[in-house]
Amino acid sequence: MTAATPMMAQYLEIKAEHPDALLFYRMGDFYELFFDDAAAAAEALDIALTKRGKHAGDDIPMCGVPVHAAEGYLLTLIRKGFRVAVCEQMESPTEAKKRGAKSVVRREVVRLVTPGTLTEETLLEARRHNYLVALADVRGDWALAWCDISTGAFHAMPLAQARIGAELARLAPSEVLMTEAGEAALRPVLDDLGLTPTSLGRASFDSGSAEGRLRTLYNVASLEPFGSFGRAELSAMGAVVDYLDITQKGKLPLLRPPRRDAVSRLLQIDAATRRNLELTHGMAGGRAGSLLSVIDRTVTAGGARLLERRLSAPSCDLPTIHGRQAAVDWALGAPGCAEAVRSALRAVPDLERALSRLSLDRAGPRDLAALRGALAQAEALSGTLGDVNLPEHLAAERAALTGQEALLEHLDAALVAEPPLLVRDGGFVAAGFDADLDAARELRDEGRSVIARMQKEYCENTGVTSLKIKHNNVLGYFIETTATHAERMMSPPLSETFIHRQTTANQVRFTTVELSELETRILNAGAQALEIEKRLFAELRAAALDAAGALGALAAALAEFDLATALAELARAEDWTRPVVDDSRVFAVEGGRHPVVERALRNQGGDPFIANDCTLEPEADGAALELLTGPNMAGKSTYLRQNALIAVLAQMGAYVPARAAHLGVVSQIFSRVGASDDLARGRSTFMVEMVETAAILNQADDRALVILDEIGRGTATYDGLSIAWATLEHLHEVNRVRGLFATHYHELTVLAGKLPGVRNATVAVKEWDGEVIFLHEVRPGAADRSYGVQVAQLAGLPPAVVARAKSVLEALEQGERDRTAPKALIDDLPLFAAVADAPAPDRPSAVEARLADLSPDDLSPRDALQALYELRALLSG
Ligand SMILES: Nc1ncnc2c1ncn2[C@@H]1O[C@H](COP(=O)(O)OP(=O)(O)OP(=O)(O)O)[C@@H](O)[C@H]1O
Repeated sequence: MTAATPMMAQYLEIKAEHPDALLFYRMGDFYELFFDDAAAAAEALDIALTKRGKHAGDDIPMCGVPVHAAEGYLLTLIRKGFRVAVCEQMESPTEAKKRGAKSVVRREVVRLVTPGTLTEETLLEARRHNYLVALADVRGDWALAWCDISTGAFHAMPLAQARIGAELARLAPSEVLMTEAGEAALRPVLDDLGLTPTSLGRASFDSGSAEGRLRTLYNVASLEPFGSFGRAELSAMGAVVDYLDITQKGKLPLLRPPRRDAVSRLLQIDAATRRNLELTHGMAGGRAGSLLSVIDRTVTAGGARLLERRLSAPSCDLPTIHGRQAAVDWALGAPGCAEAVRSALRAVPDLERALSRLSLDRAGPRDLAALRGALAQAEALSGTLGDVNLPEHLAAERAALTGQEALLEHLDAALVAEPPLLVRDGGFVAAGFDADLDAARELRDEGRSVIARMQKEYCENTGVTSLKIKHNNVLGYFIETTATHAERMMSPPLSETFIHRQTTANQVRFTTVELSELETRILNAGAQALEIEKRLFAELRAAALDAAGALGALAAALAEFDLATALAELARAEDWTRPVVDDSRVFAVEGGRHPVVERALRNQGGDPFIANDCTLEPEADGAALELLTGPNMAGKSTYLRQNALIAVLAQMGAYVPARAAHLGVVSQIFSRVGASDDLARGRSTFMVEMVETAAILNQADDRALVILDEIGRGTATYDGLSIAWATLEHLHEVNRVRGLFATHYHELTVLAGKLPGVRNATVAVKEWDGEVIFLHEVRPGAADRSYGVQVAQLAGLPPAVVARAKSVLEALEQGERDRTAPKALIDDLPLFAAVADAPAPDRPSAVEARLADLSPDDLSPRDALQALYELRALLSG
C-alpha cells in the first residue's frame, strides 16, 4: 500500500476533526471535496463527480465548486440538511515552499456553516428570524436559550418539560442543540416538529463553565444585572455560546445582553394550534396562506421580523398590550406623520444583519454603506417626528434613533456613494477622506495616463500606428505590434530600446526599461492604495462595533416604528377595529371576519365575506361554550378560526378584523381539528385527535380559549359522539373555558338545555329546489340536518350513488323515528331499484355533462362552491 501524499494526509487529518460536516477543502480558486463528501455533494448539487489521484490503491472521488460561486452551493447544501466545514489556505504556496520544497500549504477550518449560524444575506430569508436554540436539563429543570446571530438577539427561559414543544413551535428554530440524553427524553416532541437536533457533549452544557463563558463574552464580573438565571438557563446559554465558538472558530458574533423571558407573560399556543391556525406558516409550510402573509404591511426587514415575533408570541400582559395599541392609535390618528415615517423607513437597509456580519469580520463595504443608510434614515425619521406627541412606548424608541451623528458623519465622509461588494476590490473610500490614499491613487491613475502618453510617443517614434501598450497577468505591461512589424522592431535602431519578450501567432511583444520602471511605480501605488483602504475599513468597522449597543437599540426602534405604522395601515385599509382588552372573561366579537379567507374571496372576485358575531359571556367563574352545527361547507371552520385569530391579533397589540370586539385576556389558545391526516408522523388520525384532545383537557385553565372542530369524527359514530359529549362536559365542568365547538353530531345540541354554559348556534342555509344555498350566517339555534348528501351531489358524485344515498338516509331516519332496525328497510332498496326509480336520461343534459366533468378529489371547497354557481346558471339558462 502506498502512503498518502502529504496533501491527502493533511486532508484526512482535518477531515477526521469534522466527521459530520462536508469538508470544503480550498485548492486555489476551488473548494474541493473528496471521498464520501464528494459523492454526497455531487448528488446534492447536481455537479460532476470526478477522480483525483489514488488513495490506498483506489481512485479518490472528487468534486469541486469555484470559490466565487460557493455561496449558492452552500445554500443548497444547508437547505438539504448538510453542515459544511470551510477549510482555507492560511498561507500562499510561495510561503509554504520556503519551509521546504515538499511542504503543503497550511490549511485550517475557519468556519463551520450550519443552518443556525448563517449570516450571509443570500443564505437568509430577510423577513424571517433564523434561530439557534439550545435545550438544557439540569436535574429535571428544563430551560431554553435561543439566539439569532444575524441580528444579535439572545434569550433564555426556564420552562416545564411539557411546554417545550409549544415553545419550539413558536421559535421554529433552524437548529436545536442538546445532549444525547436530552434528545432521548424529547424524542416524541422533536419528531412531532420534524426537528433533527445537533448533539453536543455534556461539557458544552456544563453550567459552571457556562457562567465563565458568558462573563467573558460580555466582559462583566457578574451576570446578575442581566437577570437572575437558574442553572438550567445558564447551561443552555453556555451551550449556545460554546457552539458559536466551535462553529465560528473563535470569532464570536455580536450578541446583545441575554434577556430572560418567562412563559407566563406570553399567550400560550401549542404546536398543533399554531399549525392549525396557520399563524406564520401556511399548511404547505411556507409563508403563503398564513395570517402573517395577509397582515404584513411592514416596509423594512427588521419590521417584518418583529411582526413575525409578535404574532408568534402575543402577550398576556395588559399594560404591554395597551402600550402597543396606543402606538397603533397614534399612527392612525396622525396619518400624515405616519406616512412620512413609512416613506423614510422604506429606504432603511437591514442594519441588524449588516452589524452581525461586521462583528464576525465577514462584512464588506456594502455593510458599512447599509449602516450609513440606516443612520441617515434614522436621522431623517427623528426629524420627521420632531416633538410630535408620541405615546410612551414610541417616545422611548424615538430617543434611541439619535445619538449617532458622529458615526454617520464619519461614514458619510469615508464612503463613496455606491461601494463595491468586497474589500479586496478597493475603491470604496471616498476621495478627500485620507491624504495618503489620495496620493497613492493619484500616482496609480497618473501612471495610466503616462502609459497612454507613452503609447502615443512610441507610435510616432516607430511609425507603427497599430502599436499598443497592453497589460496581462503574466507579462504585466507590454508593447504589442502585429507580426508584420516584427523585423523592423527587432533590428537596430529600434531593438536598442525595444526588448523582445514574446512572439505569438500574429503578434510580437516587447518591453522597454522605461515601461518596466513605470509599471513598478503603478503597481506599488495600486497595492499601497488597497492596503490603505483595508486599514480604513478596519478602522470604520471598529468604530461601528464600538457603537454596537446603541446601533442595536436604534435598529430595534426602527422596527417598532415600522410595525406600529404598518399595523395602522392594515387597520385603515381593511377597516379593522381596536379591541377592548381587559381582565374580564368576556369574549364578544361583533361582525368578525377571517382575514385570510376574506382576502382569498376578494382575490377570486366572488362573493363578499359574511361577517359574524360571537358572544361568549361566562357566568362568574363558569364556562361559556358555543356548540355550532350546520351543513358541510357552510363556514363552520372559518368561523371558529376567525375568532381564535382575533384573540391572537388583539393580544399581540394589533387591531382586529371586526366591527367591535371586547376580549377578556386569554392565557392559552387551543385549536384542534378532528382527524386531520398525520401519516407523516406515523400515527393513526384518530390517535392524533385523541392525544391532542387529551392535552387540552389536561392543560386548559379558565382563561383558555378552546376551538374544537369536529372532534370525534375519526371513529365510529357512536364512539365519536360519546367522546365529543364527554369532552364537552369536561370542558364545561372542570376546565370552565370559553370555547367554540363545531360538530355534525346533532345529538349534542340537547346539552344546551342541560348545561348552563352551553348555547347552540348554527350556520344558516337556504334550501331551494332540493339544493342548498350557503348563507354563511351564524345564528342562534341548532341545525336540523347536515345536507351531506346535497353537498356530495354538488361535488359530482354519480347520480346513481346520490339517489341511493338519499334512499338509505331516508330509511335510516325512518328507522330512527319508528325505532325499528333500519337494516330491513335498506335491504328493501337495492341499488338498481333506486336507479330504476330515477328518471332515465335519454341524453346527458348540460348540467349532467358539467357534473360528469367534475372531479371531486381535485376540488377545494371554494371550487365546489364555484361549481355550484355554474350549475345553477346552467339550470336557469
Ligand atoms: N363568512 C363567510 N363568508 C363568505 N364565505 C365563507 C364564509 N365562511 C366560509 N366561507 C366559504 O365557504 C368555504 C367553506 O368554509 P368552511 O371550510 O369553514 O366550512 P365548514 O362548515 O367547516 O365545512 P366542513 O364541515 O365541510 O368542514 C370557505 O372556503 C369559504 O370560501
